Amino acid sequence: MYVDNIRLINFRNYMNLKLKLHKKVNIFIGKNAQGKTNLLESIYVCSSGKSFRTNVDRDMINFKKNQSYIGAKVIGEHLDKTIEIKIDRNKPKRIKVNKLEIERNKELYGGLNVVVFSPEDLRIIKDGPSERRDFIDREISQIKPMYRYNLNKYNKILFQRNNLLKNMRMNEKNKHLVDIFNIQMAKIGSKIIIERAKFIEKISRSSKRIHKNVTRGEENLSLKYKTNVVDSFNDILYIENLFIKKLENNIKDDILKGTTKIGPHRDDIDIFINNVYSKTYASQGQQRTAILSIKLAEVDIIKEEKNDYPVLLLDDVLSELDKDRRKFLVHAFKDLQTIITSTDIIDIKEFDPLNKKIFHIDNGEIL
Ligand SMILES: Nc1ncnc2c1ncn2[C@@H]1O[C@H](COP(=O)(O)OP(=O)(O)OP(=O)(O)O)[C@@H](O)[C@H]1O
Repeated sequence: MYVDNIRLINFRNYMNLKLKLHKKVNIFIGKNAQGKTNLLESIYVCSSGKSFRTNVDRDMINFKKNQSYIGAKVIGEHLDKTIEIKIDRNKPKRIKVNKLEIERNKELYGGLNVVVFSPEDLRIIKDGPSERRDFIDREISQIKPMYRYNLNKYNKILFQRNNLLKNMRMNEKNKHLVDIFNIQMAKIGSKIIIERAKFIEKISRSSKRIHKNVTRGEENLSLKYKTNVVDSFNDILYIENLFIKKLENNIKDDILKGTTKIGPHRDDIDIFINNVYSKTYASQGQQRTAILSIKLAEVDIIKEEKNDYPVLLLDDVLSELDKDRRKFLVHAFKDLQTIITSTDIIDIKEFDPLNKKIFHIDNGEIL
């Protein structure tokens, strides 16, 4: 699929932008703080209803205005969609697909699939487990909108169970309610575990192959799913039952701490390069390349699941890669729409043979 055109009104530093994009490679060049990331952000918002840099929608409205509009026309193998998002300082966000209002971000998922690769993605390796959970949750939600719905439901139950645990430190009379929460958590939690296990297995297999090519056979990349609920992921009933048992066994400790220890909210992914833990032992360059391989694997997975390529958004990552790796990326671009930002024209030499369009960004205007 590809984004044919974008319209932005009062979105960050874009007051009024109408932009027709190339079907394949689009390169946006501009100095720092001109609006390159803002542009990628606007496309990302059309895919998920949310930003990748803020949880507060209002941040995206131009400082001097009260409303912001993002519109995009998306063309795919079997779709032709107009996505429109209105953000207001004082009212809930409104989203329309082909002029029809939709109620939740969930319904937007799948309309436009994107894969973003930015310098901040290094956090997937460097930071704590929640960063890695957020990453897989975002990606699985694109492929399976139901996953996001289950995840939100699970988090609500977890929140209620934790509140109950805190109250029970003073008063034990609501103990029977914990059993109800245990069953609900296990039912939805086991669905989340199965989807995560499947996704990590796929991304590990695909990124291993890509990483071998990128590093000319020198590095072996692997990802391993870690959950404190189970070790095998084939049988949902088995997972559910073991989950309930572990919640019950841990109840005393949970009441003492006022929080739930067992469950997918504590999951993590181990990322290994040449069988050693990448977070601790890999160089910055190795970590960056591992993330690149994981992101390209995501492109493959979306293509496989959705029968169409996602749009690839690359935010200022070219200067961070060496020449060989940039060449590898160029090769990966030939089949999909890619939107690249860069501060420097030198970065883009490798793109010479490509079918592309180059834009210059200057203070929220495209020249
Ligand atoms: N809500 C907003 N309203 C108006 N301007 C905003 C808003 N949010 C951010 N900006 C402006 O957008 C500019 C930053 O844009 P962006 O992050 O896209 O930069 P960039 O071109 O990617 O820069 P860099 O190369 O440094 O990453 C800054 O000048 C900032 O003040």
